[in-house]
Amino acid sequence: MFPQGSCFYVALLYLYQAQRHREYRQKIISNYQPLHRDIYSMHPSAFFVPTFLKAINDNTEESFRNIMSEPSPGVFTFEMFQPQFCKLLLSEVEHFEEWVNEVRFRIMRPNTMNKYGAVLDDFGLETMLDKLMEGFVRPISKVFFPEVGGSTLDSHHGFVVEYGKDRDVDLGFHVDDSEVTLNVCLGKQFSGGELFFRGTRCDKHVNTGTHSEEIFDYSHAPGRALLHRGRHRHGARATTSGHRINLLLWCRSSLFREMKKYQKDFSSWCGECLHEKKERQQQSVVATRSELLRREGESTA
Ligand SMILES: O=C(O)CCC(=O)C(=O)O
Ligand SMILES: [Fe+2]
Repeated sequence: MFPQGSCFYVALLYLYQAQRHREYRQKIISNYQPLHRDIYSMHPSAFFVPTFLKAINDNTEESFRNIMSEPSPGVFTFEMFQPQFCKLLLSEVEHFEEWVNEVRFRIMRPNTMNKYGAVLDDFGLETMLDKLMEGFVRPISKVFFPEVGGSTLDSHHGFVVEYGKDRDVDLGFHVDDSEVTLNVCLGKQFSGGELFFRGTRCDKHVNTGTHSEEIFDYSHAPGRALLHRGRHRHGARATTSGHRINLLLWCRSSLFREMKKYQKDFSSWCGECLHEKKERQQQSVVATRSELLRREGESTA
């Protein structure tokens, strides 16, 4: 037991893990030969569809709303990537996986929920994905998710998930380790694989029930993006045929994470905090009304 020094040991473990991860990345980067070097740096006009680029250049709520739909509160969908970019990225991921199998390299999967998929940051795409977050996700998140640090997103975890035969089948109900998540379908052809959303929750309320208005299911289409809060509970149904491969960018804000430590009320984004707040307000209205009636009764008695 080391309660006094426990912080020290946690910090040490963290440093050790970070060092091991750096070595792991270095090993990949110095041995893996990319297939499509063009996608390793940001080329907006080659990556994005013109409507998306225009909205980003205009950079107003109206320009974003013009290209987006919000089929359920806090879930935004829009056309984002050009088919050619999806094709190149898919082929780069396949090429990376072939290399991994060839040299029998043990890769780290995106997270504990996936047996397949690859972390894009680990094989050279980190800088490009940082630009994607800073120049394209942050401006939108600043407008639609300011209450969860949307304007101060400063780090990311970028990966692909793969479902279908010989891949993952589905994904359990979870929240992401992110403030804002970008999820873009790269392809290929598939059926099933719908995402199901069940309301946004803070840590305290993450396992509470769902209100009927929070139920939302979504079917992915290649090239199309979804943007939602990381704390918006969701999962993916089984992909029943074909292959579904999606790019995920978990965007984080260190400032938001620090500030969150000192807050208790998250009713600006947690569906359950909001529900509780409204109930408290209702109870206080009822209590005030009955107190007024009681006083009125006393004065007329
Ligand atoms: O399967 C999907 O499209 C969603 C993946 C996901 O939610 C995640 O990796 O966090
Ligand atoms: Fe997720």
